[in-house]
Amino acid sequence: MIIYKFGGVSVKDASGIKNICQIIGNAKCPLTVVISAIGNTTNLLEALVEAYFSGNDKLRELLNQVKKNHTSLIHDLFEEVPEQVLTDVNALFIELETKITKPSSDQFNFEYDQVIGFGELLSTTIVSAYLNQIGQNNEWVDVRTCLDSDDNYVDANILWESSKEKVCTRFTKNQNTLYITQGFIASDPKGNTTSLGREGSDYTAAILAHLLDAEKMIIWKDVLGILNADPDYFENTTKLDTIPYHEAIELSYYGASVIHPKTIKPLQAKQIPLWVKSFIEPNQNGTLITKGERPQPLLPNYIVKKQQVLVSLKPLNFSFISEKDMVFIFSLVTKFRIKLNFTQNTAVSFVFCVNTSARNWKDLAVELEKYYEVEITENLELITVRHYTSATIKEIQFKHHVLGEQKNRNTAIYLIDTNWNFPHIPKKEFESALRDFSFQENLE
Ligand SMILES: Nc1ncnc2c1ncn2[C@@H]1O[C@H](COP(=O)(O)OP(=O)(O)O)[C@@H](O)[C@H]1O
Ligand SMILES: N[C@@H](CC(=O)OP(=O)(O)O)C(=O)O
Repeated sequence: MIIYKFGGVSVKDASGIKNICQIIGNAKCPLTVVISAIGNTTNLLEALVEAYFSGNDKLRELLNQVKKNHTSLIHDLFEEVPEQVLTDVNALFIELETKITKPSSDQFNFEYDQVIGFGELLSTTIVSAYLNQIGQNNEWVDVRTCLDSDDNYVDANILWESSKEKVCTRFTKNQNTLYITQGFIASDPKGNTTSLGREGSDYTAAILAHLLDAEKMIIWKDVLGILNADPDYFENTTKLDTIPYHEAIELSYYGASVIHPKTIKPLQAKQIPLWVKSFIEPNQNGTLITKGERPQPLLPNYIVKKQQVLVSLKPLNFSFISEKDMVFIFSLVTKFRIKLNFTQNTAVSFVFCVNTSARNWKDLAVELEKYYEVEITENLELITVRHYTSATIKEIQFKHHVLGEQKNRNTAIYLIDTNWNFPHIPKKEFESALRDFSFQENLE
């Protein structure tokens, strides 16, 4: 079995869907294809859940937008729209509408998961119908019938044991079978839909690859492979040809958004090779993630996390930051289900950084204010450099206002204040400072 995963960008319009269907058509079966929601559907559904939960009057408008996007896509895609695809897509629209017409419970995360997966259900229904129309027979699988998770809504945990048998029974390794299924969602023991965390379709593909002992997995992206920095923010990036599993785990953990952080471990456990390839240039080699010691080529890798907020805490009673404080702060962070991207402490203060988009960080800050003097700084960024050199560090320090720094042998993390207008450094001065440092010195 081979596993393919296509994300929202690859299926954002009719020509995107035609392109991925061509890639699928050139593949060897048995093949399981995991697909995400079309374009920005998940963001739209997130706004819809917020409106549903808070009783906001935008609800109807958002629902109509979801319907309109998918209906126009169908009309762009099919020359003659098959009755069946309209029936199936309408059934999903009705199910979604019925859900949001009923009063919501007071459990936001539960409500979120009952709505958010409609994006993947819609996209896979459309792609499966199109493949059938062009003569690529396939089986559409509702992944919730075989992928079990606990009920930790919004960030559910896979129940590996119970999923194993169901997945192997559903996705049989019949020579010619092509399966089309959804990423990102699963089902809890009560049969409610759960989701695996934003951008979790890469992870779904890896779970299926693990459970089915896949020969290989390919994630198709809009980039040539994994680069040494996000091309959206850096010029002159270089593609990495091979990356060892442990290195890919580090890169995604620090925020290289090209791959979901949970993706690698299930593959590493069974030594399943993972390729990251371009759906725009499918014949190019891409990046291979496999066993090994070092990435090839070995270069400084930059990872930027934008939109960070720094929360600084000082005990109100003039005491030091003690172990007890740490336990207390981390228990609140866990209770509010917040992920910390950076932490640091001194004798009298503890600071942490979270994504500005984290839903509960303001509530957490209000709670902390009962015990600490709390200072908030917004508009920050975190820049992580794996395999840094003195020159890369010097460059960051020259170009940015650094509020905090953490370094170990291979990784340096910088907390950058983007509120600060850095004075322009003359190019000559900058280049001569860089010349003092060797690019290679830390790479051994
Ligand atoms: N190190 C990196 N190498 C390549 N792409 C990266 C890297 N870091 C971030 N990206 C970004 O990841 C994007 C692809 O991921 P994403 O948009 O999440 O894909 P999908 O929606 O298909 O899962 C690229 O367009 C690129 O901007
Ligand atoms: N559609 C979900 C899951 C996902 O993985 O999407 P993508 O593959 O487009 O990042 C999300 O946007 O979070």
